Amino acid sequence: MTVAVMGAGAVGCFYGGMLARAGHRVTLIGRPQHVEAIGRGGLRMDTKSFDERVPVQASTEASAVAGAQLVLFCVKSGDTESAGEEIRPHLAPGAVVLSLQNGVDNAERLRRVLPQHTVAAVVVYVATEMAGPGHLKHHGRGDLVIEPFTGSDELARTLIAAGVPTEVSADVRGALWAKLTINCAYNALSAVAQLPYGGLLKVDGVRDVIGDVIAECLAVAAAEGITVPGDVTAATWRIGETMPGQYSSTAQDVARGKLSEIDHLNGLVVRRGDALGVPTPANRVLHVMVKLVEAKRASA
Ligand SMILES: NC(=O)C1=CN([C@@H]2O[C@H](COP(=O)(O)OP(=O)(O)OC[C@H]3O[C@@H](n4cnc5c(N)ncnc54)[C@H](OP(=O)(O)O)[C@@H]3O)[C@@H](O)[C@H]2O)C=CC1
Ligand SMILES: CC(C)(CO)C(=O)C(=O)O
Repeated sequence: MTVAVMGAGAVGCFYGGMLARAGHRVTLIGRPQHVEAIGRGGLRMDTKSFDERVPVQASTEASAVAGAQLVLFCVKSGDTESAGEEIRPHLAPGAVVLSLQNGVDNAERLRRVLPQHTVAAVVVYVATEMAGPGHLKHHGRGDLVIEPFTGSDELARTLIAAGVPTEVSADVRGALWAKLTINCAYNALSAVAQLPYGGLLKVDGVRDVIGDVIAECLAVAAAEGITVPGDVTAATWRIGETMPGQYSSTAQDVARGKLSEIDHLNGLVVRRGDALGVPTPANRVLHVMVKLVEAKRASA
């Protein structure tokens, strides 16, 4: 299979690297520091089960999607429209684009930019980071849940054969809301306090705030007509117990002075709640707190 990855960061390098390792023709499209390092020594995949340098093509140009049958779309939520517009003129007519992103509306927004192509939402259960130029560090998991489309079962088999546990599910929207709820519970608190989850949960009152955030997210989802599968409250507490040392991606973005995805996490819940008449006071405060921290960083 010919594969392009738009956004060669923590997620794109992991899944692109797994496919390249399985013998597929993969091109990673990303920023110069990663592209240059990958060009010199391959992609370093420093994972839970192996540490290898994987030879893979890399480019800084969006035009490198040309000819790809599959595009893994892995930019942060705030870059969805701009990156989609960059690849649009170069996409092969039958190319399938998978949105491997957090948040609940990226695939929908990308479909508006790429109306001629199949765009499918994917729930991504992995913990990865770029530990340096061309150096992917994998902290755990890697499974995907893909929205059905023509050819999705065959693609799932290809991913499984490449070592990526993959399921096709008609309830990707529900699963995305479950993940969004967990992100709304932890990401902003971890970012504002610059604390990992274990540290957060030791502080009096934090569990009450998280409880309010979860209830608001589920109320907004219900008002949208979405049933969130499973016991999200139990899943949220499990994250704190199993990843006590983990800082949220929002905490990492803030620490690096990067714009976070908070407008697409708690911010999205607030906007949807306002539109549907569902009060979201806890999410509103957390959203604004992160915006304040970002504004302070930007003016420093
Ligand atoms: N990391 C994780 O463990 C997980 C992440 N996710 C989700 O996956 C998505 C991707 O996250 P992640 O991989 O961590 O993010 P990263 O920031 O590590 O990767 C995205 C990369 O794409 C680059 N990029 C953005 N726009 C362009 C462009 N037009 N051309 C070339 N490169 C571009 C970014 O560069 P720059 O920073 O310079 O803009 C960055 O290097 C997010 O929605 C995230 O929430 C989901 C599950 C787990
Ligand atoms: C699940 C969680 C909260 C794990 O860190 C995450 O997805 C994030 O940090 O964005």
